[in-house]
Amino acid sequence: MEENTLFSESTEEERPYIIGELNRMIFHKESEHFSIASINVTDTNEDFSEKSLVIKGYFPPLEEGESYVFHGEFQEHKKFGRQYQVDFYKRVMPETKDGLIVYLASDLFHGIGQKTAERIVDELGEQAISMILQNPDVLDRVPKLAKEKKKQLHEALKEHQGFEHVMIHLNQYGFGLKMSQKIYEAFKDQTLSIIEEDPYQLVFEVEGFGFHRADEIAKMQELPDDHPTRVRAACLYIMQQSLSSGHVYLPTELCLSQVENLLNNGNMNAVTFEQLSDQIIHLAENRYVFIEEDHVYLPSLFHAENGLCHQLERITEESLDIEHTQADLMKIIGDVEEKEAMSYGEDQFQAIEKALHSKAMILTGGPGTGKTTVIKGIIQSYSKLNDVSIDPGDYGSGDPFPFILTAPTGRAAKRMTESTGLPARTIHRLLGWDGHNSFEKNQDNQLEGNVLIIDEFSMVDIWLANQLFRAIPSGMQVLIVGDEDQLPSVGPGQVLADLLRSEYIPSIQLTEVYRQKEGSKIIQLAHEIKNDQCTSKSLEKDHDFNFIPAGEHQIKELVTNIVKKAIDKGIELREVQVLAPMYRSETGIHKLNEEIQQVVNPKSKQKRDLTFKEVTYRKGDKVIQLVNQPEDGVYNGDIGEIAAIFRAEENVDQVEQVVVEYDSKEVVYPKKDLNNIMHAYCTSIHKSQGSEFSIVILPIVRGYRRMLRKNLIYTAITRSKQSLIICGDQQAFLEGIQTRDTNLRYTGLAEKLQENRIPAVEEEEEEEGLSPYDFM
Ligand SMILES: Nc1ncnc2c1ncn2[C@@H]1O[C@H](COP(=O)(O)OP(=O)(O)OP(=O)(O)O)[C@@H](O)[C@H]1O
Repeated sequence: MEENTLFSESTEEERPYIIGELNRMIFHKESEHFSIASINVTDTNEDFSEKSLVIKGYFPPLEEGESYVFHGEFQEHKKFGRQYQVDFYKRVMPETKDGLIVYLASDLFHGIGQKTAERIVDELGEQAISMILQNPDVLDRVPKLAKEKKKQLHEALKEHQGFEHVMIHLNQYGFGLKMSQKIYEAFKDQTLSIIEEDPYQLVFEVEGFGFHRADEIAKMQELPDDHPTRVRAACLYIMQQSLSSGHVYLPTELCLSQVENLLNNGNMNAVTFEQLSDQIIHLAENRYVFIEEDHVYLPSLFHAENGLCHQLERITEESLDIEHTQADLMKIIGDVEEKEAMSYGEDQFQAIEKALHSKAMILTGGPGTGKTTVIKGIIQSYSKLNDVSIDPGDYGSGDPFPFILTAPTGRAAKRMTESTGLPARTIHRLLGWDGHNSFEKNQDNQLEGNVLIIDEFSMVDIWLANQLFRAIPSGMQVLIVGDEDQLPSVGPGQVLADLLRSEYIPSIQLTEVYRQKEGSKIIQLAHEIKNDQCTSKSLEKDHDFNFIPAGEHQIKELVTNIVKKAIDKGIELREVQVLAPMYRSETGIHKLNEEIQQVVNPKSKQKRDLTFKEVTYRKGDKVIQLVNQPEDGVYNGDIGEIAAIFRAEENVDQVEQVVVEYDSKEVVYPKKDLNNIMHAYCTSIHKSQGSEFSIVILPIVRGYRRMLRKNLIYTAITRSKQSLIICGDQQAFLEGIQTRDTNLRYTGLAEKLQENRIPAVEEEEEEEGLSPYDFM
């Protein structure tokens, strides 16, 4: 929430101020309304005697010749000296009638001369400007003022004064400049009347404005608890909240009862059930939600779910031209086996055969069951059957490579490239995501190629699945690969599980474990967990596995020692990964990161560091990217290392910076963007999805109990390639793997596909669904 800065404790007069006129604008960023300007100081009560000053903050470009009063605080900039960080400003208005007449007769207001200005001030007095801004009809009282001139004057005043006038009021509600800008952008000159009459509209129109904040303002205005927009805003809020639990819709009854609880908090009869139903219908009529049978959807999810059904139908409807005989196929697979010096297992053979004969197929299986082996087999067999080259070098720029390999994360795409020797990209990059809500590849500009292979599909949410499938041309063959026992996607939906359950497209499940034959205890343990066969005997030490019993108080030290030992043995820091299920606790991710950093990358005179929000980042630190940042080519979950830290005076942008080196690129983070990364000595199990590490260290303690689930632990242990060290409480581990994920997700995909209830999708609706990350 925006901080309150003004009027709370001191009056405007008592506050330190700087009054000045624009000297020159140094910088203005339109999208953020952020400005830096040099001003000539005409008056101040601050201890400042120089004539000019650089000011910065969230204000629009200042106008020449106008005088402004600024409140804020001085900051010392190493190179540029003292600067003023503005947190409130307003134009200095003429205080006398004469001054006001000069102002209104100035060039700022076309068509208003000296005489007219005098008449306005005579009639309306010293408060003329705020009176006109609040209600332009007051100008009717001014004699001999043409209708057109009234309109022009009001427009010009709004333009010059509008934001400042509104901002002063918004500040009284505790909004800082930045939030005020956002609110003003949304409502312009209607802002104040909306805030006063119906603050709940802000929940609908201003990004980041929550229901509870609107409720606080409404209380100040003494709006009734059953105000219709309040009910609607609460409903939207509940729907948006449901996204964090992965739901695609909420059953109407559940939605209504949650809204009722929210609205009637402490006042049991504030809103009746009838009022609730009326408002939800109103929301549906205005397309803020969609109601389908007894399910309530947010628009983007409604369109994504229906869109995906529609795309699947379109893709599977097209028949495949198969020109080869069964004998051709047998021979070709046999040739591939010979080349690879191996023989496919029965289910693997069947998977290759079925994939080659299907428009779309799902391949599932736990670790080491040969999913990658089958993918390679499919690519090679397809290439031989259709006489197409697997060498990307054989294809020119206008000649698309027939195989498109993709995965939801950068690490998973990289692994795909390593295991197949073919180029693979993240789904976002494949679709040309612009970082906001548009994809270069879509139904009008589809992907080019013959076969699309998507790995780690369990991580794909309903939004992304819809975007991806829109871009698949009807003639393309699609292979979906994933492990259904992994955690579901972070975003809403459970697309892989729903597709499997619906049986809408064929699937093959690989069950035989091949890597186990090479003696991997990790893989054996994964399958025992998967098949509910894991006992305390399964946790006995082996060459690649160890369960070290430890009490909760010993965990930090134990985990840190193991990491240190691994690094001392020469294992790269990025190949040693501690995974934990929760952030905040004595043994949570934050505390573990702090502890490990102190040992692995301690404070040193030779290493620069920088503290941001109580976390110290140091050169050499392992960090993880927390959001998608396509403009810099880094995505949520990418892991890198701090390569350099720059002081403000050392770079042209004049801000402190952290440079992080990712696999093949460097990304520069100005200090204010450090929210986008965090330390990654220990990361969450959710964030590790799609990645693998040589050594995984997994603390399991009683304190994690409410998080411990079979699919979470399974996901964690299947991240390790060479060694898995679990430390903590065996009993908590065994109980965890017996606990099912009870977080049921409300999704309609499986039923719609199963019952062949594929809704017709209008073009316009598809467009509306285009904002996949609206609520993320
Ligand atoms: N039919 C087979 N005969 C012999 N070895 C096999 C066979 N299938 C797979 N393997 C071997 O088993 C190991 C695991 O196979 P693969 O990497 O394809 O499995 P995966 O399901 O992709 O595993 P993960 O999900 O862990 O990456 C590999 O070393 C592979 O060479």
